[in-house]
Amino acid sequence: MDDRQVLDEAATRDVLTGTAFTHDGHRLVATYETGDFLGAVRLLDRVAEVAEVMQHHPDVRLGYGRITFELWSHDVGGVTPRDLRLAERIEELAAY
Ligand SMILES: C[C@H](O)[C@H](O)[C@H]1CNC2=NC(N)=NC(=O)C2=N1
Repeated sequence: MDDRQVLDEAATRDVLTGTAFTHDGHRLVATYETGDFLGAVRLLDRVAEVAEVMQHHPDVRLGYGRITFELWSHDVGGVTPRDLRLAERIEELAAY
């Protein structure tokens, strides 16, 4: 799949079904409840390691007991297969 291809909501539905992520028309967005602040920080720390390896980085909103990830490809200006792959990895990390 072309990594610069913009994926609309229909194109991401199958992969995102059963995950915390939704496609809001512009970005893939997911919020995870972590119970406390440190849990959110630790999830972000694990995601940051993966993002560095992938060279693809989420926008993040961190709060007490919750963290929101927004995924989109800045270079293309939309959701691409790179965002879908990062969403799958974040889902795996959030399960621990
Ligand atoms: C050179 C490097 O691959 C780019 O600057 C990457 C870094 N991380 C990135 N992350 C995201 N989300 N979008 C990008 O376009 C992007 N570009």
